[in-house]
Amino acid sequence: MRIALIAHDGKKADMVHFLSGFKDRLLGADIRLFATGTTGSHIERAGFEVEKLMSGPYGGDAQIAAMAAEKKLDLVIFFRDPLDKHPHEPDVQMLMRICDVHNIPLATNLASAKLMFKQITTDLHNGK
Ligand SMILES: O=C(CO)COP(=O)(O)O
Repeated sequence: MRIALIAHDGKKADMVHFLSGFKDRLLGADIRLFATGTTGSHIERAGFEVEKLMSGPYGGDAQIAAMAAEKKLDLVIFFRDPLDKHPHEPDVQMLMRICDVHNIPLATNLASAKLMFKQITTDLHNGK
């Protein structure tokens, strides 16, 4: 299971808190984590192994989108900050569009991400 993790600055703490809540289930599972650069640094500091791409505004969102288009991702969790402006908004929209085009599950808020992670970690532990 290959999971991409992205969080805007106002949501990075939420991302770390969210992942930490699943730490026990994630560490033993067959899961590879990918993240945009700064998000990935936060995730690493929380004790997870993660493959870091470029920072979002410098092309990281576009790299994640390319992975999604090439079917190299199974899930994207993107905690967007809807109350902030982003210079790379076109890349953000592109990533979400690509996920829809290729039917990649995409969670853009905490509640959705929790539902998906509960299902995925349960499935993995049941050998599905
Ligand atoms: O900008 C982002 C998502 O659009 C995230 O990028 P960083 O993880 O590098 O902050």
